[in-house]
Amino acid sequence: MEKIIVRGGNKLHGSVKVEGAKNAVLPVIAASILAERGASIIEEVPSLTDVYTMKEVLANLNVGVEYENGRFAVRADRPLKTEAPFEYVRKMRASFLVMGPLLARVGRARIALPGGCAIGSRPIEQHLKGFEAMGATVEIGNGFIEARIDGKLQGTKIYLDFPSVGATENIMMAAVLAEGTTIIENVAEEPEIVDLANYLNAMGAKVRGAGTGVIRIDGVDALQGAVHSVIPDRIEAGTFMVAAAITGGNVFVEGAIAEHMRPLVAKMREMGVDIIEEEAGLRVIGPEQLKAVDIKTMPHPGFPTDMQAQMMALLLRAEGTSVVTETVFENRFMHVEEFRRMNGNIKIEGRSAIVSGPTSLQGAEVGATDLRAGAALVLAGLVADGYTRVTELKHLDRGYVNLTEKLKALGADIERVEEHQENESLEAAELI
Ligand SMILES: CC(=O)N[C@H]1[C@@H](OP(=O)(O)OP(=O)(O)OC[C@H]2O[C@@H](n3ccc(=O)[nH]c3=O)[C@H](O)[C@@H]2O)O[C@H](CO)[C@@H](O)[C@@H]1O
Ligand SMILES: C=C(OP(=O)(O)O)C(=O)O
Repeated sequence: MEKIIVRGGNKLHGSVKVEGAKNAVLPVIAASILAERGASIIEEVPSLTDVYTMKEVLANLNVGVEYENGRFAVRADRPLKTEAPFEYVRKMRASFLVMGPLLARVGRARIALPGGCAIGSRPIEQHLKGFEAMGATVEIGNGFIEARIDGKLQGTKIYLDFPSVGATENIMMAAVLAEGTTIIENVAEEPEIVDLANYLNAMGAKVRGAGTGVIRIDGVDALQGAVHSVIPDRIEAGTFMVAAAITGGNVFVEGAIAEHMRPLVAKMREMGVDIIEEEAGLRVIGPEQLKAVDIKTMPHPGFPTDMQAQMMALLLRAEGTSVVTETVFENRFMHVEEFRRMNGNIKIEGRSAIVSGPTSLQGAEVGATDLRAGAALVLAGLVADGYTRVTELKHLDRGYVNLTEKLKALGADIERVEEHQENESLEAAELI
């Protein structure tokens, strides 16, 4: 088993480059199934385990996929298979995003039920409601969801009960080949939705309104492969911004797009962090003393739930009491228990966590209960007294490329080691 070992105390300095966005690339890869001729070339693809899982999902559907040097080539012109088994969906819920494209292309999809995960139950009834409104029949049984349509999906009006990112994407991908016009209301407005719409339009689709609350899609007969470069990862960028701020460092986050990160930038500025918007990215300079602020996660353009845990690490170091309210996921406070192991003073009241700071964080052995919790614990470790050991790194590898190496290049005292190497490295540091 691998661990990240970090010794707190170093201020971070220098420049770090942001990867392509995980949450943009996964739907874009799924959408490439829609092209009945021509290859799609997707660029800026981050080397994440989620990307490799998506590659396997497509290969299993008889789609030709090659991935080399950040470039993903997809050909979906062979007869497609229609089943995505549990072994993929279990590893990554975004596998379910192939349902919309398969329904649109071949009128059938059988995908294992995603089930819950550490951050909540995560149902998918809004996706299914959209497919049914377009004429598909949906059956659930034996751990699978099967959707079918005889002939083409029919354009219609769909109102989402909640602006679900995945449902917006899945329904959009189904609607691009539907007969007539589909209007989806109360949709997610995240930058990743806009990126997907741009890719679909490059393939020949007619999608308008992405980035607003209503998306209108005029169905077309067929799509072809296209070249697309994925947007930078605003959550990875945000994680490095917190790393700079928490250590009182000065870091240039190359590729960060301020427009995608308004709520985070605003909240960090309220905390006293200096953020300078430059053409190629954001420079983040941490203050001597951080100020407490309240955070409430919301769909975009609200504060992103995927930055909640990392922000909590920063709030632990702020002067005063902060209230963090999680409204998107029902159970996204698993990191609180781990922060407490590091001496964090946090109380949970319903959907809110009350953080009292500033805390003198102490190094401890902690588990990355989910992807962003893992990142948050590493961030806390950067300023904790002594050594923090973060385990269960498989979650972290779903969403961060070379996190340890990138932090080390910025001056952090951090290593990723196999369990058996740990004693050797501690011996080398003359700790035992
Ligand atoms: C691969 C990807 O892009 N993942 C992101 C995506 O996840 P994902 O697309 O799964 O998130 P959603 O926006 O769909 O989910 C948000 C909330 O809506 C609920 N819900 C969703 C669909 C549905 O049919 N019924 C329902 O109740 C979910 O349980 C959750 O509580 O958006 C989340 C919210 O910004 C991010 O945290 C994830 O990083
Ligand atoms: C929750 C996340 O991702 P996923 O939806 O892929 O689990 C995340 O990126 O923080």
